[in-house]
Amino acid sequence: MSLQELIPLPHLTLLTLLALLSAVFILIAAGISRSKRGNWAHLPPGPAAMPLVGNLFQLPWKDLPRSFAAQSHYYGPLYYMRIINRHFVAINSLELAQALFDKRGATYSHRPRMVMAQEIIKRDTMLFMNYGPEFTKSRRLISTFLNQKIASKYWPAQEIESLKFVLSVRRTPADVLELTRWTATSLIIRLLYGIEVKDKEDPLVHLAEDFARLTSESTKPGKWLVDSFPSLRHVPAWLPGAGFKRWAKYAKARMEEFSWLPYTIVKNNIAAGRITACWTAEKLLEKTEPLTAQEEKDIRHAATSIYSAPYPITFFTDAGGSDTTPAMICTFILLMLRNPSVQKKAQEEIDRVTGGTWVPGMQDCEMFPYVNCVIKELFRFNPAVPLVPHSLQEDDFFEGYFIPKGTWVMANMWGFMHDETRYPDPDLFSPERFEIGEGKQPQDDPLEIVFGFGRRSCPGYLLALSSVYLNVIHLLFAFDIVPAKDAKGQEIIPPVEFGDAHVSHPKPFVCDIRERDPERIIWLEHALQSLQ
Ligand code: HEM
Repeated sequence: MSLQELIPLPHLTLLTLLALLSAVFILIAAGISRSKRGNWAHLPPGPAAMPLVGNLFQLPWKDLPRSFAAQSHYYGPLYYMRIINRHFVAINSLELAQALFDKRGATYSHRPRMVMAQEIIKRDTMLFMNYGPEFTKSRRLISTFLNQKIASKYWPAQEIESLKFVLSVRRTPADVLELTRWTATSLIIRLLYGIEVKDKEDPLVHLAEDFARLTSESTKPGKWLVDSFPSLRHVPAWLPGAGFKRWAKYAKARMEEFSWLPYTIVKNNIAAGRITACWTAEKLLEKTEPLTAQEEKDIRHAATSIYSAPYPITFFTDAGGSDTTPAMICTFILLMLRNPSVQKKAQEEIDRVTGGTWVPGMQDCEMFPYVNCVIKELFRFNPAVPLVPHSLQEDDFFEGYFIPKGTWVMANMWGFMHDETRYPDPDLFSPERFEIGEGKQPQDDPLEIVFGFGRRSCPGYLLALSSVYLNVIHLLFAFDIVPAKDAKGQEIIPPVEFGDAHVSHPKPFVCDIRERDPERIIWLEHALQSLQ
């Protein structure tokens, strides 16, 4: 077996091979002296590492969260691995994740270093930023868009997008999974830039998809040698073997386009006197005096951070175009298909309240306790972000364990949600576990956990929750989600299988989405007209 086969490094050329060999000597020397030295003897437990490559061949590249949870029975709740010269710690206990990420937030609120993405392409949106003054400034600006006080201001736009989504599903039910992404992008573009996206072929939707793909490529572990050997970033782009530099140039330009295009549309609209209500226009017009170049940059940058946030980083696989809210809706469709009794119970609740003659919106949310339990169970069963990576910029000691600076410290969110001491029978999809009533003790609310930790917790959680709620209630109001049939008329029941990307999507599956009653579609159309 060749080195290229052993280590997944597609750009292994003469230049990179030389860099690799010189690094080998340095690493072996450093490794030998380290392993004998103080702190390094106190790393958290983990499998024995091989010289140089560390645990590269023991890392289960598939289904990491489940595998980390299983390994924790053997190694304990903190589990250490080294891949070449990068350190990883998996946290498999919610209490420990809170102790590190919440209580020691000043230390553990950085993001892991990704040289290709952060330093060469200069992907500097909030999700990638280290904790510090720039991050705090950016987060403060973003909170003027995403905060509890103004969350309800977005409800009408969210209702419009959700109704448009459901009516599009009715026209092309086979496209339902793809339409979930279009509706999420469309909502965020409307709120940030006041632009109405007509359909999934809109150039802004394509740009968002491209952005997601390029982000995914640039953060793929093992793909870029420069991530393991950062000094390679100084190699000039014209050198043979420096193809990564040329790719980075292309990716950077395309990502800049993603940031500039919608922003420029808003600016041109303002200049032409066509002001549409949206966050970017509001910010640009907030002051009476002209904005400085830096202030304009901050606004554009914050908008890009939000616009791109639901398409975050793909840490562990090659799956591109991941996104959070659509991941939850696709999971919901899969689970309804597989759990007809839950679907029926939720529909009966909706029908009892509405009589099938009016379309529920955000204001009516509390009238549907069972639907709310379904949503909680959806987030528990398959949290959209199953591994949450933080990092630290100085060495730390925690409960006697040494955690070196730069370690990828990963909270196993999936593991917390499938911890049977917290959620008995965790692989069973059972919204009833959250029901409140006489003699019932609801289990811990997953919505207080799945959006992350402390200073880095998801600022978009309210927007995300209301979008999920609206899509779910509108789908259940309008349709029965049932198994598709094969050529022999047999029902196709898709397995519960998820991809390995940073955002966990179900693997593609087929289903049949049937209109419940033509009159309900008329109610949906009326509701949309009255909102527009
Ligand atoms: C189902 C939907 C969503 C889920 C489950 C989710 C979950 C998460 C998680 C787990 C994190 C990382 C937290 C941490 O590091 O501790 C995060 C970060 C983030 N999310 Fe979300 N998210 C969702 C939707 C959204 C939406 C709709 C937006 C914006 C419109 C958004 C904006 C952000 C931003 C800006 C960050 C980066 C925060 C930082 O690095 O400090 N998210 N999200």
